[in-house]
Amino acid sequence: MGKKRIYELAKELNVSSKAILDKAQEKGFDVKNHMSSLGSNEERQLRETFSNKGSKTTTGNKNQSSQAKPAHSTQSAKPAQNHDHRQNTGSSQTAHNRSQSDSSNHSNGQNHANVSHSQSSNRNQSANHSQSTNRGQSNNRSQSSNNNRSQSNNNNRSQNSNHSQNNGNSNNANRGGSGRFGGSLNSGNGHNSRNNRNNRNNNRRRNNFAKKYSKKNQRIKETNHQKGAPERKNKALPDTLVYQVGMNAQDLGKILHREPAEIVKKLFMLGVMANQNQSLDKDTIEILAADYGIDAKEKVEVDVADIDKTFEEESKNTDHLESRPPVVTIMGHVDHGKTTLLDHLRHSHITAGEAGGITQAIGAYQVKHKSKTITFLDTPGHAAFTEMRARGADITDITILVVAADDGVMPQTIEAIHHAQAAKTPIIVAVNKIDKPGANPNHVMEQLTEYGLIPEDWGGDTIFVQISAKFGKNIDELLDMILLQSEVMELKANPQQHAAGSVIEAKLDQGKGSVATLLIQQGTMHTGDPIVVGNTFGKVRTMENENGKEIKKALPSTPVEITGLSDVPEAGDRFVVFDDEKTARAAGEERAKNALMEERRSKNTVTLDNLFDTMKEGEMKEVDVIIKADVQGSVEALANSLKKIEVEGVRVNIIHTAVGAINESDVTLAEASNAIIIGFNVRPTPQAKSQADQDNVDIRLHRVIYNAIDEIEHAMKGKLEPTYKEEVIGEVEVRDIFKASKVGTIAGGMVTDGHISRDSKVRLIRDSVVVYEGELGSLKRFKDDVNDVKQGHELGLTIENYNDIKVGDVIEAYVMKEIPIE
Ligand SMILES: Nc1nc2c(ncn2[C@@H]2O[C@H](COP(=O)(O)OP(=O)(O)OP(=O)(O)O)[C@@H](O)[C@H]2O)c(=O)[nH]1
Repeated sequence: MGKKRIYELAKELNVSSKAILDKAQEKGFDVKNHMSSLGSNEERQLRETFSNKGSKTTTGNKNQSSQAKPAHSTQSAKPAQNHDHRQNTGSSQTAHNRSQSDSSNHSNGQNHANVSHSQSSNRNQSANHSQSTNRGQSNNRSQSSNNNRSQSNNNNRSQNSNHSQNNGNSNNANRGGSGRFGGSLNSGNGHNSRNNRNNRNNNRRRNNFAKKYSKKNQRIKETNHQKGAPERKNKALPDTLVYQVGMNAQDLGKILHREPAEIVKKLFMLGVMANQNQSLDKDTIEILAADYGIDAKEKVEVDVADIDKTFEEESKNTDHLESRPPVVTIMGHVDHGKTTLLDHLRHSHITAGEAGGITQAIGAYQVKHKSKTITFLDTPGHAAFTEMRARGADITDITILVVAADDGVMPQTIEAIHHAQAAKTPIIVAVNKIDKPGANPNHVMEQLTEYGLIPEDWGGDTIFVQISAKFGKNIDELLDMILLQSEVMELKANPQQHAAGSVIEAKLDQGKGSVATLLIQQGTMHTGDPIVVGNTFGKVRTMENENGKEIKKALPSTPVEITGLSDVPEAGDRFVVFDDEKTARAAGEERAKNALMEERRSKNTVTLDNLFDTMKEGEMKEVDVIIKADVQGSVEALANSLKKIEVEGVRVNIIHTAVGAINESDVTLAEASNAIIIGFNVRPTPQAKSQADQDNVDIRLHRVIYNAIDEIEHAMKGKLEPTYKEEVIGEVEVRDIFKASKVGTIAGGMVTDGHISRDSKVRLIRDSVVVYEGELGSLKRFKDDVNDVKQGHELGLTIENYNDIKVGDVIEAYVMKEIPIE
């Protein structure tokens, strides 16, 4: 049987999920929302709690009142968790009652020493009090400590149905006797004899459990009594202290619903000197929990900063899946009509009732068609699409490829196809401008077959729709096809969980601060949600839909514009809603710090230099390659040869080929797909070059096809030799010679140009002729070894394995530098 979720239990017990959730959190269970699952023990505890609640009216158990509202004293009661606790509780109650009924009972003395609990008895037994206190505590030290112990249990986790009557009575007595709320002390007396019997049995068990802490407890309680500690309105303790190592008294106080000072005091009594802010170790926390009479459980630390993981987990959640609208991106060649199509859709199919209400464009919008919703990303072009992918956000479900019927397949059409195919999104072809005189839709269809886009009529599986974006022809048919495709894809999300998704765009607004357009991919987002977005964090202060209308919640596939973030995130960043603001802040700050320390992109870019290692790590089965060349013939020749290379089951996968210079789009695609770009007789544009440098994209330029193939093959076999270039860094003029028997010839001189470093290579030049090349043996300033000597400074040096240095020689220092991409 699977674990029960909160909402399921709620349904079963016929109470609200929130009530269960609150109770579970109060008990310290690790649950986040109604979807959280419960362990069997946790489930049982909750069942007991709620079935007790349910029986309130019939049993008349007075426990319930302590359950229903916060306890008024340290005796605050909470339903017991297990058998042992019940026993403890029962006994403690009985011990208590006994003190009321039996004036000669030594426990009176102990009651006297006890905290407010004992006041209930004391009032009733004022006559007994002095007698009983005289009955030496020393005789009954262990007895009294047991009772103390049990009282602490009693205080914290008392009644259950088994002894509910007793408890009800004794509690009543406790409360009544406290003097704060009045009430009769006698109300419980009728059950005392039964309590006494229980008590005797249970005392024995208690003995063992409590022995360890008894003396300390006794001391604490005595101290409290002496001071006449006022009763505090403490909330009930949780049944389990769920802690993390390193928590301090303040943290624990929050979980235990106790003042930090009380925790510090307790620790002190347990022999641990710590202030409220000092971190505590595992043992101390566990002892503390035991002293409170509750279990302790270490919380497994989750890396809150790893929002990608959280995002993945949220995405994988298969509960409560409901259909969600498809997210569509429009791509195509320049001027083929992408913007016209987007505009047409935006104006003709916006949500009913909101017509004319468009106040702003937020990078995405939704259209209604046949009472279904479709989300369009309002950023036409594959560059934006691939940039998002490069940042890890695969948010597009369907790509609309717009091809003008009068122009046919053009370079950016092909790029768009490759970008969409690399992202593995299905393509619907919109053959546009069919109204134009020169339109030839069939020709477009024919051309596209070359790229694997074959119409259904011709035996393929690509949907083609012939449209006129300008005149709105067949737009409804296109929307039909989008809905059909999305139905096939069974796009689903769980609206019942925390929201998670991606940033579409973000900016800094002078008035509003950071403004981000987010696409919700999972869950439902609410205003006020604590959120981490990329490396920023905050709380969703305001949320608007694409028409600038304030909304309070947003479902999956909805684009929203939010404010309230600490900084401006980047397009493609992921966001995740957290349980609480503190964790969101911690995660956001951690992420910002990590981002500073580590350049995200340099981590996993594949270059020919690291190709072999990456392959060895088993991360790759295919080496993605983009080929750009001067003529189509070279593109094909190179592509065919590369495809034939096969090394250890890894093969070359050509994701894009084209004629022309290597452009920014190529680099973006390479980065998003972890591909290597090969340029044959072409060069990168300056922008592409700087983007490639920035993104660590490997561009290899060749003039001979054989070299290109050779290089890739060598890289795949791990035999690629890096190429180095010599760089002269400085010159030294030799002005003196010293001979030392142990070290050989020492040259004294001056750096006349640049500098010389300890690890530089040297070349000895005499009368413009190189007489020796080698390594430095030592480099000194006066008597000290140094790493570097700059121009204008004197030095002493030796050359490794070479002594024939003469005054007037010039020593050239140089280093070998790896050649960067041209
Ligand atoms: N006749 C006709 N013209 C169209 C149609 N669709 C677009 N156009 C025209 O084609 C031109 C280019 O359209 P855009 O929508 O700007 O094309 P685009 O693909 O967004 O272009 P870029 O944003 O530059 O990439 C405009 O003058 C449009 O009016 C159509 O269906 N029929």
